[in-house]
Amino acid sequence: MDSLLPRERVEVAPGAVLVPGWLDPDRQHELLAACRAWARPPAGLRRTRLPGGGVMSVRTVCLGWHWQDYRYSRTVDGVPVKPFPAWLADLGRAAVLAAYSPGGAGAGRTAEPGQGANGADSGGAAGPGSGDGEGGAAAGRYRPDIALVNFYDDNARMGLHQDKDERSPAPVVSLSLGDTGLFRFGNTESRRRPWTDIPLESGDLFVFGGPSRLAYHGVTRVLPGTAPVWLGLRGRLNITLRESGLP
Ligand SMILES: O=C(O)CCC(=O)C(=O)O
Ligand SMILES: [Fe+2]
Repeated sequence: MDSLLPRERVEVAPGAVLVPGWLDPDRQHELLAACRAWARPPAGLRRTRLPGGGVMSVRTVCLGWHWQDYRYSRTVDGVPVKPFPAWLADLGRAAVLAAYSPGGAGAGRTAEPGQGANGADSGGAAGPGSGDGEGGAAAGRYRPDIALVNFYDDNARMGLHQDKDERSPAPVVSLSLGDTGLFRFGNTESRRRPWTDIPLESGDLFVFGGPSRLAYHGVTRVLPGTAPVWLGLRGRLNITLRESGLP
């Protein structure tokens, strides 16, 4: 959505960074087309069943590993999970670079050659106040192998939760398309305050890693009809990229 006010990169908590409008319109169209293909069966878009017996209002398709019952598997209902494409990992690296090394690569440009070669450094996630060099190194090392593609209709929402079923401490990259989602980013201790409410608009990038990697977060509601008209999407799509750390 176009705004009269400039929307700027902001670190909402240590290691949690919003980069508004990171995906240009061409990239948004490409991602939307990819999501539409991924949504098709087999192993397509579905409502995730929760162990308590409920189903999520959000519909999801997973790439690389399927998430269900708080664990990851390679099949869904006996069918292989769709592969995680190399270009999406490149986009994930560029995203981490943009979040942690402002002035770095824009969307669609992959990390510069040699970006990953900085790295005999320790730890899997960039931390707060990490300098550009460190952020760049974290980006170069980032090897996402899971994508959860979530589709929200007008009434869908997602309760506060932690993304904690991955074994890798690497950041989560979140890309939003279509209608604005009201994203609630909390703390690592509990579902209670403090939290920050962040409208995630079409094209926005949000990365959470380092000390914010296990922060509770969710989507309190979607604002129907706020998607850019040129995108041709009704509803909201969110793609999160994660590193499984699984063999
Ligand atoms: O839709 C969003 O912005 C968040 C999605 C999310 O938290 C998840 O898939 O774990
Ligand atoms: Fe999440």
